[in-house]
Amino acid sequence: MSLATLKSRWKFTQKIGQGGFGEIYCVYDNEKKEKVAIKMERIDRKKRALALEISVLRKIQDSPFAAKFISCGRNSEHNYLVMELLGDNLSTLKKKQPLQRFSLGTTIKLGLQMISSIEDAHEAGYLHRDIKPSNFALRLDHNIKTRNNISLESCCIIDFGLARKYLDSEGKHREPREEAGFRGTPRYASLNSHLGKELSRRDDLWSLFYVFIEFLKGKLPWSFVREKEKIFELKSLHTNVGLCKNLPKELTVMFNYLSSLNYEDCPDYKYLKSLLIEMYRQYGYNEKTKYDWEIIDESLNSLRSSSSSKVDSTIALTGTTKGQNRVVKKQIIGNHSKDHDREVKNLNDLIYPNLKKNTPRNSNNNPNKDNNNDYQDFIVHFKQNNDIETESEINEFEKMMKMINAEDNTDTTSQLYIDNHKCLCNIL
Ligand SMILES: Nc1ncnc2c1ncn2[C@@H]1O[C@H](COP(=O)(O)OP(=O)(O)OP(=O)(O)O)[C@@H](O)[C@H]1O
Repeated sequence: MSLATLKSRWKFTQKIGQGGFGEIYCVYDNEKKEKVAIKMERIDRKKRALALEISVLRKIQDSPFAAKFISCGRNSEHNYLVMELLGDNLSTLKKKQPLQRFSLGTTIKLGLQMISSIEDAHEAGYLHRDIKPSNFALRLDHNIKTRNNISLESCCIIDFGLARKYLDSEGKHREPREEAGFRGTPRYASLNSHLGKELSRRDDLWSLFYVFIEFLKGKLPWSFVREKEKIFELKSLHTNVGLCKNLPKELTVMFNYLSSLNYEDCPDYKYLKSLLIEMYRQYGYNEKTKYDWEIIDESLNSLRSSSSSKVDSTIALTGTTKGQNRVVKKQIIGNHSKDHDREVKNLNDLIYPNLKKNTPRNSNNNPNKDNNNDYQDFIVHFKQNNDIETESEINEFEKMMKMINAEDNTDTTSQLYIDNHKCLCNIL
């Protein structure tokens, strides 16, 4: 099919996403006179997922967390879904942050919406089964409303290609299959999924819990591991103590609550949100708290207007892609000015005001010392060296993970971070 226009209504402008199930394009809608998104799936694909995705998306149109459904259809080569055009997904956004993580305030603001969006999908009778940062995207147009005239929220849940109905025709919970097989994305999948068990509502929330930890810490302890089996090993070893170390206690409570849920249990979404709200309150955030990227945009605008000589550091702070990150690193090293240091520090203070300061760890420090800055150190160092992406660098990490496993350093996330940090230093 020519990707020029579809049904003489949608004019293709650019490709904006590529997933395992299809390609997403930004198109101009001649009828609505605005840009929209089209997800295309080749009809000769063995595994078709778009029909299911369309069906779920239509069922959750009353949710303020769903992308607006516009149209769907089929031509000689593709099935397609036309929907509201959204902005960056949360994985992309996270990578754009100076420390490649979100502040507690932003994590909570997003978290509340993410829990509600999952709740809405569950209420419609579906499990998402692939909860991960790239399956949430920010809304660009804040003026649209649902059919019930409810204002739409800023964070949308997307990609129902792996969804599954968990209720039968009588509205009763379906019985688990003996062997359901792995579903989802290894980094965020629940232990049940690794074990091939039938997933239920609790498993979407387990994935969301891992997302929260990743948002706050920047990485999960298994972020550098690719093999599903090794990820499973590491995930099984990390108890609440290890994963939630140095994070607000509500996350440990959340871990314990999720652990207590049985297969058919309806999660208490309200309770989960109340834990986030409690953190919000305790750490001094309020409705006026801005998202990290809003703070960055404001700061960058004022930097831009204050001096054109600071453009280099502006690029350094926004570092969007891996390629650009290399450039950024060069700029930081090659152009290491006091001004730049001050700008980075000011920006970090603005975005992460309630977390401990990033004091770089002295290499002579005793790694066993219980230091609240352990994970911060790792993130800072990872950030400074964030072009770890070659085969050999990743292999180094995997070797290190093996070593840690062999030593039975089970439950100590911060130890992992220290060792990650040491490993990083060795690599560089
Ligand atoms: N409506 C939309 N507007 C803007 N971007 C979108 C939209 N839908 C999806 N995208 C972008 O395209 C990416 C891939 O989309 P999606 O997850 O639906 O595809 P997929 O083939 O199911 O992907 P995966 O294999 O990663 O699960 C998303 O992460 C998002 O960045």
